[in-house]
Amino acid sequence: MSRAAAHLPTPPERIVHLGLGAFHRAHEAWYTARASDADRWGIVAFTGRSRDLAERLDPQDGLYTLVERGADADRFEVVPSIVRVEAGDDVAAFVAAVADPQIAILTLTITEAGYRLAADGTPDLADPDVASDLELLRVALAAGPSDGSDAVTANAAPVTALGRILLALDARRRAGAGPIALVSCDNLPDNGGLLQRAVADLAGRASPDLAAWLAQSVSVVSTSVDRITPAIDVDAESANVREATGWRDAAPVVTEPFADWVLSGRFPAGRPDWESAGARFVDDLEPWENRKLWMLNGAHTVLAAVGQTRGHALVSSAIDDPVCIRIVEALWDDDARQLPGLDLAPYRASLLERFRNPRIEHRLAQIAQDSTTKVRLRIVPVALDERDAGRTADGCATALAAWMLGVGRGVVPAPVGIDPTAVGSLDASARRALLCALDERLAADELFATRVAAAISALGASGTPASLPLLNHETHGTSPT
Ligand SMILES: NC(=O)c1ccc[n+]([C@@H]2O[C@H](COP(=O)([O-])OP(=O)(O)OC[C@H]3O[C@@H](n4cnc5c(N)ncnc54)[C@H](O)[C@@H]3O)[C@@H](O)[C@H]2O)c1
Ligand SMILES: O=P(O)(O)OC[C@@H](O)[C@@H](O)[C@H](O)[C@H](O)CO
Repeated sequence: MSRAAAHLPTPPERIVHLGLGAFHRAHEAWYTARASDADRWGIVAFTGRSRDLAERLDPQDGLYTLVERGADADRFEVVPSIVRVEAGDDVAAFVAAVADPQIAILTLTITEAGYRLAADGTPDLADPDVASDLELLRVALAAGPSDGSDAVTANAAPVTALGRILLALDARRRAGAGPIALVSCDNLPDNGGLLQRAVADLAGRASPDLAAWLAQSVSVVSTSVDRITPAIDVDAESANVREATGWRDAAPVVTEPFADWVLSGRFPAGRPDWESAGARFVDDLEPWENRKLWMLNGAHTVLAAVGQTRGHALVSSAIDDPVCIRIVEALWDDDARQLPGLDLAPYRASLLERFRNPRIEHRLAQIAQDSTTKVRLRIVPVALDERDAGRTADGCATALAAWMLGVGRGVVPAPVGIDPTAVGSLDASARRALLCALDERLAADELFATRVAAAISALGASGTPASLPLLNHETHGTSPT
C-alpha cells in the first residue's frame, strides 16, 4: 500500500523520533494519528540500531497496520502519522532533520540500556562508545560546521543515541532553528530528568556554547508510557493481516487495546493535541510513573524470574499460576503503601486482566533482559521506603527471593561481575552478593536479609513453595535493624 493509493495525506514533518520499534508505533505514533490536529503533525522516524524496519517501512510510505489484540478478537487499523523512515546510522540525515526549524519535538524510545548511564544516573564515561563519542563531539563541535551534518562522515559519527542527539542539537543551535522539546518515552523513573541531566553533563564536557543553548532552548519532558506491545513473529503477523485486510504489510505491530500516556513538561515550539487522543498532562508525574513502573513493570520483572523458574514462557500463563500471582499481589501490597492517595483497586484489577489476555504472547524471556537494573529501579526503592517506615517489606523480600532463584537457575541474567554458577546455591554469601549488587544499604539490613532467606527456603529450589511466608500482612510492625 502507498499513501497515494490509500488516499492518505502526508502531514508535514514536525516530530523527529529516535528508536523506531514496535512500541513507538503502538503508542506515540498512534496517539499522534488520533489527535484532532493529526493533519498538521507528521513524524520522521529513525531506527535505533538495525536498518531492518526502515527497509520494511520505506516502501510502504511509513504506513503500517496496528493490530489491537483483545482477549476475544483483533481490530486492524492503518496508522499514517509516520511520514518518513530512516536508518538510525544515517547520522547526517538525523542531524539535518533535528536542525530543521519546522521540527518542534524530538522523542525517544531507545530502551533503558540505550541511555548508557552508570549506576548513579550519569553518562557512563567508562563505556568506550560514550568516551569515544565525547571525544568526537569535542572535535566536531569546536570545528564549527555550518549545519553540523558536515562534521560527520560515515566513518566518524557518534554511535550512541545521546552522542547523535547532541550533535543534532548543536546543528539546530547553529542553524538558529529555535527551541525544541526533548521527550523520553522509555520505562525509566524520572525519564525526563535523567535525560536532561545526561545531555547537560555531556554537553558541558563537549562544548560550553551547546551547554548554554541547551539550558535555554531545550525543554525536556517526562512521561509515563503504557501499552503492552510484545515482540512478534513478523511473517506470521503479516500473513494474519493479509488474511484479514488484504494488505501484505511487511511491518505490522501487535498491541493490547489498553493505552495510557501521562506527560509533564513544556513544548516551546508546539505539540499535537494529544489530549484529544486520550493523553494526560500533569504537573506532578511521580505518582503516575511510580504506579506504572513499580506495579506493572515491577510485576513483569518478577514474573520473568519466577514464571520461568516454574516453567512458564508467557506472562499470561505465569499469572494464572497461584504461586506467581501471590508473589505479585504481595509486591503490590508493598507498592500500595508507598502510593498513598491513589485508588489502586481498579488499577490492580485491570493489570491482572491485561496480564491474563490469552491472545497477547508476551514472552518472559524478552522481559528478563537487563533484569538487575530493572529490579534495582522498580523493587529496591519500595523495599527501602518500607523499611524506613518500620515495616518488614515482605512483598519486596519475596520478589527479590524470586529474582535470586531466577538468577541461580539462569533464567534471568546475573548482575555484572557475578558468576551465576557461583551463586546457584543461594547460601548466605550468595544472597549477600546478590543483595549487594542491588543496593548496599539493603544488603546491610539484617532483618530484610532474613526475610529474603525465609522466602527463598519457602519457595524451594524450583520455585515450588511448601508455603509462602509473605502473606501475613498484619505483622508488618517490625522496626528496621
Ligand atoms: N514494548 C512495550 O510494551 C513498551 C511499553 C512501554 C515502554 N516501552 C519502552 O520502549 C522501549 C522500546 O520498546 P520496543 O517494544 O519498541 O522495542 P523494539 O525492540 O521493537 O525497538 C527498540 C528500538 O530501540 C532501539 N535500540 C535498542 N537498543 C538501543 C541502543 N542501545 N541505543 C539506541 N537505540 C537502541 C532499537 O534499534 C529499536 O529502534 C522499551 O525498552 C521501553 O523502554 C516499551
Ligand atoms: O523491558 P522492560 O522491563 O522495561 O519492559 C518489558 C515490559 O514490562 C514492558 O514493555 C511493558 O509491556 C510495558 O511497559 C507496558 O506498558
